[in-house]
Amino acid sequence: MEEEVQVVLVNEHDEPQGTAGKLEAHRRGLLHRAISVFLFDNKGRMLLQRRALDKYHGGGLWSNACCSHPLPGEAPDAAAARRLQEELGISLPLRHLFSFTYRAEVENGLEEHEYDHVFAGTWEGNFAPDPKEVAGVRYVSAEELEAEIREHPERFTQWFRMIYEKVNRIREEKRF
Ligand SMILES: C=C(C)CCOP(=O)(O)OP(=O)(O)O
Ligand SMILES: [Mg+2]
Ligand SMILES: [Mn+2]
Repeated sequence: MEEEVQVVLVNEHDEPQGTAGKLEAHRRGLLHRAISVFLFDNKGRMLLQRRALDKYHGGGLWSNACCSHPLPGEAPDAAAARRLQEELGISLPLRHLFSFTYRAEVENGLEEHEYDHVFAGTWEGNFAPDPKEVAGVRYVSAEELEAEIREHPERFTQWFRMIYEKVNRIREEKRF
């Protein structure tokens, strides 16, 4: 199992309400702060990350480029930059797209209940993935992704399925 880190508990306005151990927050379904990063190549294909098989939940599932939780006192954009480096070995400018709150039962008796800050960026370079976090990465076109999610939704994380269409729409509108 992974070493215990603290997550930031928040209210529905993302105002900090204290901290809790990462596993405790997910066992008890406590609302906490999170970050999700979406990356694209220059052709507009979206990067997918396959989560390492022994992650505390969602092991082996495909998801957006990088997800995690800000540490106490750490700004969401700083957490996004830190985890891109830790999970994928990359560093790049990000833009904040939107934030949303969701609740989802995951596995191992755990529950995601997050105030999630969603970021996006463009990346064309190599990756140095941490095998403890990442089982693989690949780029997919919007059409390929749509077809794959239609045929095999169980291969993807729940939060990713909730927001990937909105992220693709914003990317097209803002042309980044
Ligand atoms: C932010 C979301 C949507 C889920 C948490 O991400 P992870 O489960 O990958 O968190 P870390 O273990 O990487 O911190
Ligand atoms: Mg992660
Ligand atoms: Mn979480």
